[in-house]
Amino acid sequence: MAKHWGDFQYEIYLNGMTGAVPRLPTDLTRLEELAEHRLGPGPVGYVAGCAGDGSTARANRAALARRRIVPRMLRDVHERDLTVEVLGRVLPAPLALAPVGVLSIMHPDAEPAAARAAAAQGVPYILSSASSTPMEQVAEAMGDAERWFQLYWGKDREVTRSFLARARAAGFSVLVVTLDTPLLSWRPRDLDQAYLPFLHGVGTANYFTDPAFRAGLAKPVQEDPNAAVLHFLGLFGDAGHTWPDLAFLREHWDGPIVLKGILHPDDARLAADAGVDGVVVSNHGGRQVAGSVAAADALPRVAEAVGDRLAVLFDSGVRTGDDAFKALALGARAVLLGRPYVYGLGLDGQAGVEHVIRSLLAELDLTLALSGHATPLTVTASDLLETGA
Ligand SMILES: Cc1cc2nc3c(=O)[nH]c(=O)nc-3n(C[C@H](O)[C@H](O)[C@H](O)COP(=O)(O)O)c2cc1C
Ligand SMILES: CCCCC(=O)C(=O)O
Repeated sequence: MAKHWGDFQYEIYLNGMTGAVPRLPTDLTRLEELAEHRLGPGPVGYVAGCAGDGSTARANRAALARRRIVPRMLRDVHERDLTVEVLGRVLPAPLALAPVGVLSIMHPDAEPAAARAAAAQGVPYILSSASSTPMEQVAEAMGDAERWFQLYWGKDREVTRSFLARARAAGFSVLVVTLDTPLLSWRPRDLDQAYLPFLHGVGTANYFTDPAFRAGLAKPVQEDPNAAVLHFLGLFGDAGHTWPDLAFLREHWDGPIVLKGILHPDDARLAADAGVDGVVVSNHGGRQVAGSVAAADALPRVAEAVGDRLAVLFDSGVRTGDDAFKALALGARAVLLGRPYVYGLGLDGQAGVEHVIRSLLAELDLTLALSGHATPLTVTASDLLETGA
């Protein structure tokens, strides 16, 4: 019998009989406000922050809210199974943790804690290139649990080659190449506080431990850390890459490749033509292009263009189980969870991340059941009604 994620509610109620209540809210939309109160303004500002006036992040939420679930009755949903197959892997639920860098600004346990939480729940963890802990240490914290590596595809080919070899050796099985961040966008909240984690050396761990990166420095990192940070800022992204350059990554990575940050159906077709295995429909949580299309509005067009050729994943704005349901209905095979788990980490470390994963999947399981679905695989566009609200 498959696991019923929704049973988490009974665990909470039963714990409550002995006076134990969850340490974090079970309505995950409340986490940001709580984090704003409890965590430092610079770090929370960085996580909550957006490009420009924040209109893209608001549009992400509005595009999900505008679509309403139309539940179906009298279908047998007694036994449910949230398992899905993604990129040749069987996942216990259509969820992975999105790559988020610099997690030590949220909690000293940083990426290893988030990775352990994902591993404990069986959810894939996607480690950012810009993590505050070297990839080998994160891998060690995870045992043999499913882990994917997110690449910031920078200017130095040797560093890229070295990252791919290190990630492979450390057991990362899928390569997620982020295309929407060759440059950092205009982010007023960070600018107004003059706060950027990298300037404090946070997020550079994979680089500072990398032989190819170190070879490009005039002096060792310890002797001139500021120069090392500037070198990192100069090479983490490359705004000169074009589609044919993907061949280099294909040549140096023999597992599945997923392109993150796809919004236009023509780009999705180019991705399929380039021979990659999947895309993440994402606008980086509204952090890159202010005024950009909401990710949920872009999703159906991308799914229609390449859904039969590529694994279509989705992020940007997922906060609750019903958001995940809607993304599945719009054509995603699985969703990536971003800010909510980062706030969970900031507020309660590994336990906070596990609380967020379990709450979201419990809500998804119950939403599926109450809408007439025993599996995510039967959810389609006809389960949604687009409203003006
Ligand atoms: C603080 C922060 C750091 C991030 N760092 C990365 C990163 O290193 N690599 C990456 O591909 N995406 C990064 N992202 C984007 C996430 O992977 C994901 O696309 C985004 O959080 C989804 O939006 P949401 O959190 O609003 O749902 C970051 C997001 C946040 C909030
Ligand atoms: C070096 C890139 C910045 C990390 C990132 O992706 C973000 O803050 O959104």
